[in-house]
Amino acid sequence: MELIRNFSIIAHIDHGKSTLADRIIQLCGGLSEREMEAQVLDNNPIERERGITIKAQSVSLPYTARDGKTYQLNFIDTPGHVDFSYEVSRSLSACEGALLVVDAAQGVEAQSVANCYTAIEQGLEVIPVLNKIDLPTADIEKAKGEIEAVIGLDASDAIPVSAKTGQNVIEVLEAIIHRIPPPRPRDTDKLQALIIDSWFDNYLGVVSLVRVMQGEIKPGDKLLVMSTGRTHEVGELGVFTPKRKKLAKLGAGEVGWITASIKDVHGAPVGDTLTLAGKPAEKPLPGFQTMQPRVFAGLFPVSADDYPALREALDKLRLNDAALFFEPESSEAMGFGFRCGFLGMLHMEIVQERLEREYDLDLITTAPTVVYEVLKTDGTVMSLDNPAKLPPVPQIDEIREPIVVASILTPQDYIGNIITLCEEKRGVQRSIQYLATQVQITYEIPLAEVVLDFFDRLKSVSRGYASMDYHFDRFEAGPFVRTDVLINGDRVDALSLIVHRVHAERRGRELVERMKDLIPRQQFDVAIQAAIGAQIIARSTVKALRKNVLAKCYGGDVSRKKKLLEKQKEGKKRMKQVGRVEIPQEAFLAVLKVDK
Ligand SMILES: Nc1nc2c(ncn2[C@@H]2O[C@H](COP(=O)(O)OP(=O)(O)OP(=O)(O)O)[C@@H](O)[C@H]2O)c(=O)[nH]1
Repeated sequence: MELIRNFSIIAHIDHGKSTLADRIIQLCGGLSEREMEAQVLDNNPIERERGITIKAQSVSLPYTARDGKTYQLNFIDTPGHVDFSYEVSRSLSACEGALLVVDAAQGVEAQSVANCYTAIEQGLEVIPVLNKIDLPTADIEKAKGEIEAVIGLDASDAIPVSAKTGQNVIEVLEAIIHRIPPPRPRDTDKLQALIIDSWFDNYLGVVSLVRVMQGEIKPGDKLLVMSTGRTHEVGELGVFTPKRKKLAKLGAGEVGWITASIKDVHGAPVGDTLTLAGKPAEKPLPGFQTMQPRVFAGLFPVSADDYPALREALDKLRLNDAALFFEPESSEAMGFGFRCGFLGMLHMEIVQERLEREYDLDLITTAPTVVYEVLKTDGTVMSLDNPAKLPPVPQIDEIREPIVVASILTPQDYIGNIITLCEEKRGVQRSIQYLATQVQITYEIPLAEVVLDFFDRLKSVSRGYASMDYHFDRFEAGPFVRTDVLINGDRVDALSLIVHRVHAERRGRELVERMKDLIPRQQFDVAIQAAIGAQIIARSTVKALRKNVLAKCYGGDVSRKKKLLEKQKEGKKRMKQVGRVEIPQEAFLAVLKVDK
């Protein structure tokens, strides 16, 4: 154990985590120059995704240090996006240390601050690394000042590097072995292994990435999954180098993969503890918080025939994605589909893209909504993930929405703009702190406002300089109503949304106006209305027009005609027939694009 070092890299997106990791792998001889290039130059998206999958797990590298000893460095990757911050804490709990990578030209960003606190709370040694010092705009002293002022971490011995040129990266390796402690033995002699991640592999079945805390695992061992009480026999095990390498055992302090003929990822729950069935540990390791889907949306196949295929695809995706939730949903307007729960908007986009690309499904996604709590007059509390399911008004005592605490880091110039934005989003200010060259603004904001277009707006009002991180805080009651959309007099349940009373009319008007531009003209007038209960709050009309795409072609060019027709067919794919009207995907998401 003395020669093992387990570490993670904490970095904001684009600060150079992957580049630094690649350099470290290269320096330790994990991949040859040619293989590195193959990885970097590979432009096939699926292959690239595989590359990412490898990186998303762990790499075990031998490093012969200046002291002449060969150390085993285990690098456990963490995703950088705010949607996946729970994954960061689970990767960190398998490590004794972390590198905090800060782009020396950009400075500290909010996401890294939150993750860095998680690391410090978990007792990790954090080594600050200032990257991109080859850039003329890099300012090492300023970046150091920010790390100290914003995070409160001593940055005097931060390591300046260029992951791109490789300059000084060897110093990072030396710091890892000298500053990060080796794994500590635990006060038990029984096996305790933490499941960091589990995924489904087409050849191996369920593979789990584990950190052995105490004891050792060998093929053939009977393992007990402590939360489920089930036992499984270990098939194979080993480490990633980053190629998958089989080994005869995984010992205390090590991080590696195991297979144990487990049917799906729920059989090897992330955060669970594995022990030996014949000689079990007294108690499990502290696990992780379970993930709660925060954003829900309906997914409907464009063609009803695709419903079974969609179910199958979701089942398969869930094998690898324990955070994905779904249950059948039927909508008057949309037919049969699924109500799906996601960690956030990025997670939702990834799932939708995979369903369309890997499973060749044409889908309509309805507007995402957060989960509300509804206190009913009979005293029960229901959790509402679908506005269409809101009980009738007389049965409702109060509707509560989720509130998050958002922490924003920005250069001083943009404070005014950001405060205006937060106030507009119904935010309540908690604090403003001036830290070196940046300002930390903390607001309580309804999650519903954050998932709309908050990130994009924040970036645009700060010219890309502000960054933010948020976490769930509480549910809070407010004057909410359901706005319905009627197309030619019929309510389209999939378009209903819960809105704050004060914003309801403006949102309704904007929505109706936007939908007017998105719904193609048909052979008859289409009336679009927004209503609260029986009261119509806005209305617009898509005028009838007979659309004839060929009219533009003046007869002559046959191939051009064919192209146009094909294009029109393509465009049709993502339309859903609702009553007599065809509604395109964009119209279902129009609610996301409201200006204010
Ligand atoms: N000039 C310079 N550019 C760098 C350096 N390190 C990384 N980059 C560039 O910065 C960009 C982001 O680097 P990545 O390694 O992909 O960053 P990341 O943090 O892994 O980003 P995500 O994978 O999106 O989280 C890339 O265009 C890199 O080429 C460096 O030391 N100097």
